[in-house]
Amino acid sequence: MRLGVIADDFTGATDIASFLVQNGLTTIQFNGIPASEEMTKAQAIVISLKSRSCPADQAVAQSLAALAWLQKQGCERFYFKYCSTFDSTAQGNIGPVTDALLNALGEAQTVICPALPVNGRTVYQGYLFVGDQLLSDSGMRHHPVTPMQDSNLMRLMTSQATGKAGLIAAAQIDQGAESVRQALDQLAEQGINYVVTDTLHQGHLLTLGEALSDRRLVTGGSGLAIGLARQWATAETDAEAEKAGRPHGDRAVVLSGSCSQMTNRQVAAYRQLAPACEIEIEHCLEDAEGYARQLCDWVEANSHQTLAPLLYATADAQQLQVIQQRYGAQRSSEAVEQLFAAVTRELKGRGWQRFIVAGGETSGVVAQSLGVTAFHIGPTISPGVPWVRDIHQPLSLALKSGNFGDEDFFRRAQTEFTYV
Ligand SMILES: Nc1ncnc2c1ncn2[C@@H]1O[C@H](COP(=O)(O)OP(=O)(O)OP(=O)(O)O)[C@@H](O)[C@H]1O
Ligand SMILES: O=C(O)[C@@H](O)C(=O)CO
Repeated sequence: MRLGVIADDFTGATDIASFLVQNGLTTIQFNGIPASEEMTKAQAIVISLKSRSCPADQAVAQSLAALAWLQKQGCERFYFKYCSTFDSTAQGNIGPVTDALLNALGEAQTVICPALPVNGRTVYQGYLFVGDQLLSDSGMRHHPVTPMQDSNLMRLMTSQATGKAGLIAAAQIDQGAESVRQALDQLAEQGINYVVTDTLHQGHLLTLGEALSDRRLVTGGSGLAIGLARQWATAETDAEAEKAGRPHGDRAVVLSGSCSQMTNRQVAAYRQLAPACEIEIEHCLEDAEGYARQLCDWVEANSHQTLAPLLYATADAQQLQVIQQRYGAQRSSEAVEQLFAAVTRELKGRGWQRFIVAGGETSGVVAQSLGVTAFHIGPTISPGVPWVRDIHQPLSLALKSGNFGDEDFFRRAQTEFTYV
């Protein structure tokens, strides 16, 4: 059995890949749809797209192209991975992409399972929670691109897709996998296309994995991958899964371009332990290349300590507001991204091999600047954040979604692993 995953963003793809590996499947991740028919022996292939907030027709076209490529690789089961906070608008892209994938596979029904209890995302009576708050009461209410102002997954799904939505509630999942299968069949008889699955804890994900292991298409966050991977893993694959992705290389740097609350805490904690340098927006706007060289000189001069130096643009909400008012939101974020791109290229040229990065967009920029197109997934640093290792070059990366990881993440990424 080979699984093909279509993920709608970069760190989201790494997130699910990490759970697949941790639960025993050998996994490889491609950045975009590979141009060639590159064959791989991995049990799971994850393709990361940038389809979360582009126009819906583009997201559909990209996802169908990814599906076709995965089918050519012999994948028989498919997983559409979106965000555990269901990031989308009334136009999509979760609904239109789900419809297109169902249609292409000749299927009428799939599940909607964004839950990831280990990171506080649970679903009860079809309502999505972030920690102890409804999604629509959480910070996601004010997301700049995909503000989430409803928490009811059935309503969210039907507002952006063409079919009908229903629910399998927690009490039914408590009855076991056979009971879930029966509920799916009953809902199919009623013409329900999108089955929202309650999930309060990991036990529910394990039951769902058992009930859904023969489904051609599932959709969700990364949590369901735990249950599914455990169905397909063998003792042999479990022993092999993380090996190819183990971190290596001897020069490390931490690059933080996320302004999330968690990243702010991580930067504050790490600044107490290691050399740290704040990136100044004004200098990025004036001369990104020259400024990048200066920052790399600083990194080089501060690289002889146990912990790697940190370059950060991370700002709290108040600081960010001041910056955005002064320089414009788009202009300042583009300037920061260009700076990280220039720093990454320069450090790679100077022999840096290990990059620890915070922020989804920032991770995309760094991976692109390094020319990373495919990587093996290694051991997990925090739930959903693994070390990954480039297939073609001697580079290791830790790519962290803004809100993931604990306060001590940057230190642990370095001290808790052996570099081979
Ligand atoms: N000080 C700053 N001023 C203006 N823009 C900034 C600043 N620091 C970071 N940015 C920009 O903010 C954006 C942060 O996005 P990114 O996806 O990297 O982090 P995130 O949104 O926290 O992570 P995720 O998408 O994984 O939740 C980037 O475009 C980055 O360049
Ligand atoms: O599912 C999540 O929360 C993450 O993998 C993600 O997609 C963040 O952008």
